[in-house]
Amino acid sequence: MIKVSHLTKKIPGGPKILHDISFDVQHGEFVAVVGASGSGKTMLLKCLGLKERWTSGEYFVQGDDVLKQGWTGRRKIRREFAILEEKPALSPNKSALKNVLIGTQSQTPLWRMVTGMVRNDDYMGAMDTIEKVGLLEKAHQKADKLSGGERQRVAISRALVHGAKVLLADEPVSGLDPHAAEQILTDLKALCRKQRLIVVAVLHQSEWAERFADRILGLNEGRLVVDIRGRRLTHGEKLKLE
Ligand SMILES: Nc1ncnc2c1ncn2[C@@H]1O[C@H](COP(=O)(O)OP(=O)(O)OP(=O)(O)O)[C@@H](O)[C@H]1O
Repeated sequence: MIKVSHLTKKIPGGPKILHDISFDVQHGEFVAVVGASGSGKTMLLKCLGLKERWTSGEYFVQGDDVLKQGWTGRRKIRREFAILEEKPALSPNKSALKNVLIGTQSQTPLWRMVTGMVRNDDYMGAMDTIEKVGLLEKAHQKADKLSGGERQRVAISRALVHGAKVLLADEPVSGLDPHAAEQILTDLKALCRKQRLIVVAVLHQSEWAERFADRILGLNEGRLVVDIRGRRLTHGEKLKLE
């Protein structure tokens, strides 16, 4: 479980970007973060992934007070959280499978990234995960020949193979055609259900959030103005997000 209490983020010598945000997320939940451009969605994700320093607030992950724990807390987040970007960085000349196995820089020791050496167990684990996201047929295709949706699925497999329990996804479906977007969101939702994963996804289109999320967090100028179970937003809730 993740518990965020009174998160405030101020840029030193600059503006306050997040104001006193509190919420919690249970395992198995798909949480959508929505709001207008500049409302603080990406900053919230970065603070959850400890990519940005918290100005104040408390942050508990499975009961651990990760901000107070310093280095140990950061290591926990690095191990158990993965960030999915809008356009995942993959090695273009390596296959989908190899990209999954090798992982990102933060997931894999340097020697392994350079040599590309993998164990048989790792190989089978990666194939199982690739199958779960429906990419088995493309496992040996080079990353630069994959579509946007397939690249996103490689990134999801890569996060899972390397032990992620929480996926922080920044607009994982923007730029994809509606069919590919729907498939990615369906996959993410299924992973929440079956593997008790937590997904926190910034979604530009609130219709996706309404269809797929178990929970919708809405931001406006850095403030949490909507926190509801997943359902259609009311007219009043939509106005709060403008
Ligand atoms: N390092 C920074 N220094 C100063 N201002 C920043 C910094 N990072 C973000 N901001 C500002 O904080 C606000 C929130 O930014 P953020 O990227 O989180 O918005 P967003 O909701 O993700 O927007 P979009 O939907 O356009 O991606 C914006 O006004 C942005 O300009």
